Amino acid sequence: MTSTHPDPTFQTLLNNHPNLSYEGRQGLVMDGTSLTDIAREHGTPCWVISADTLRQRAHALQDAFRARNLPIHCHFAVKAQDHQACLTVLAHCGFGADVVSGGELRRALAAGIRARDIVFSGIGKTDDELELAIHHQIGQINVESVEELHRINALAQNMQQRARIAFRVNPDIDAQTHSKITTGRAEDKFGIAHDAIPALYRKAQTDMPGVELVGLAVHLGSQMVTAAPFRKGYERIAALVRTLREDGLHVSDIDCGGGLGIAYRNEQAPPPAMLADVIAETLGDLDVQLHVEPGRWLAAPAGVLLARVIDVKDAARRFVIIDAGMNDLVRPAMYDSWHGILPLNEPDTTTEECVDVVGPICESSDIFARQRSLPPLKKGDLVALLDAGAYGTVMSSTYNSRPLAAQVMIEGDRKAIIRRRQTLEELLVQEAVPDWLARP
Ligand SMILES: Cc1ncc(COP(=O)(O)O)c(C=O)c1O
Ligand SMILES: N[C@@H](CCCC[NH3+])C(=O)O
Repeated sequence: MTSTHPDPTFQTLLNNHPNLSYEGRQGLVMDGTSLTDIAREHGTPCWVISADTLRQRAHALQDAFRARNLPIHCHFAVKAQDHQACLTVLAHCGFGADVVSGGELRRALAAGIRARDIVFSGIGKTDDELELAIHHQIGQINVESVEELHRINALAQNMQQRARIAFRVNPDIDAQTHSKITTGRAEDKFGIAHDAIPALYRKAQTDMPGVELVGLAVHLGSQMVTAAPFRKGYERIAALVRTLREDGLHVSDIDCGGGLGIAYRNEQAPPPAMLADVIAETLGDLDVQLHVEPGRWLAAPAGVLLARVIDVKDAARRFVIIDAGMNDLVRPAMYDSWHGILPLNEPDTTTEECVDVVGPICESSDIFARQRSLPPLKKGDLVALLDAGAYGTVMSSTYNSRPLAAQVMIEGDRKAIIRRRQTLEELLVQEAVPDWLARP
């Protein structure tokens, strides 16, 4: 995200990432594994994700709520990182899933997450996707509009089922994050306007036999690093719950969404304890089952993207051209987001130079860092782009006919290739060229 935060020093970057350290000749090590060894074995670009970091963060999040005696169901936002290996790790930590498509729903089930621990969010759910969710009797479908409510009611009745649903509330609150990842303002496409909820709630609970309405859901945006919008959003939900109950309506579940941010740069990102405090203070006395849907906070710091310097080009600026591109990690091009970059060989930090780190894609926006002070890099050097475990692989594409990069999972002294590097042949084999095209 474009940010006014100054660049962290090399040491601050390392302090913010306790899973990374330089270990002599092994170079940069992530949770005990040399990243240089991985780059040598599997080539670059290459994603690495640490099961240990994922687990630690999953437990830290759960502990924050436990410490406040606040029972809560945690559903991992699969959109942040959808690899089956990561879903398996989180399922074994007791996480359910928050999904936004039929594909994510099937992934979550395939990873062994119980249907009742799955929440289905998503602004445009097709009939097929809704039928899949109803068929599996998932925990909750978060309804985005009155139109969708009618569709779910009709589909469930046809299937002689009752779908468990909650209304996603649009509270008209600015999450104070990047505009492209803000979801809770009135002009955003998500949710049902908060003032329309009471009448619709009564109708659904009294007149719609295809649905079992359990409560409300809210999600304000992503990469939120201040408490205030969370507090405002949850206060609005608490007020709605009181209104609904005064009206004799039944509310048993509140889904607080995701959004907790991390320190990519020098942001003062609050720990999960902040979120737990705000939820406890605003919703804690409502006697409801609480849910959260974190994605980025769990997965981003668990992953890096490894790349090799192709060339250093001296022009109006010094361009360090690496072999990862915006087709791999699109966040900097899409949101001007800032990712830390560390050389895999421990550098001498007394000399730094100001460079642009760019990818090989034919787009001027294919830039990972603008005018960044980095230790001198030369052709062949290896680097790690940090905090790439969320919204990294899931957003990659094959733009410029670049096959998808490999992905390696590490844990203790074990490492496993969890996604082979795609080959060009695999891309081509999916394409059909009708015979009748081959003519002058
Ligand atoms: C409905 C919903 N839940 C959860 C999330 C996960 O958000 P984050 O990765 O910021 O925790 C998102 C993404 O913004 C979302 O749209
Ligand atoms: N893709 C975004 C997050 C989107 C969250 C989904 N609502 C990012 O990389 O920051």
